[in-house]
Amino acid sequence: MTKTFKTLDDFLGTHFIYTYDNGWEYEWYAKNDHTVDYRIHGGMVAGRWVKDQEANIVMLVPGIYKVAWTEPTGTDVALDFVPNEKKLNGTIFFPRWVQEHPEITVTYQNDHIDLMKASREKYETYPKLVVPEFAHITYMGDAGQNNEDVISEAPYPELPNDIRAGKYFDKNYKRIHK
Ligand SMILES: C=Cc1ccc(O)cc1
Repeated sequence: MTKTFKTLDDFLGTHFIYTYDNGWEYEWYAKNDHTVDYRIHGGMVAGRWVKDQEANIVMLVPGIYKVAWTEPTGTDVALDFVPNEKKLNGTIFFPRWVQEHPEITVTYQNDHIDLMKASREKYETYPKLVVPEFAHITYMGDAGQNNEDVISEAPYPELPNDIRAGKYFDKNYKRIHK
């Protein structure tokens, strides 16, 4: 993708893959002006994936975007995207229980919302684990808004490479191997 990001509309519908400086690899999609989907490929909760997370998404100044949300697990996330520089800064605020039992969250969360809510009551919240990191964007795709094919299956090890190699989406940004 070669476009220059200027407006909020330039950002909405964009699909990203990026690697944090701590090595954690994430895939994230600005589905529309209040919704995000994502998949986690590397790090403490690799294997987790989520659709239709409500989020606050704003443009701070032309080409710089802030996204923030709170999850059913109690995890809070704040991301600042600077796509024209292929970078972002993210801070994840993990409740203690996610650090102690990450395996509970490593799933397709949408099918297990009740388990996330029960776990956040059952286990400890504090002290939280705060993870502030810069990330380098390794892929950007213009998926269009509300495209259900972007994040539509569990992560597998070669998935980010398949996307970067152009093997995963057709010219209409539909998944090729269904
Ligand atoms: C916990 C979710 C999450 C999603 C994307 C990201 O960059 C950081 C955290």
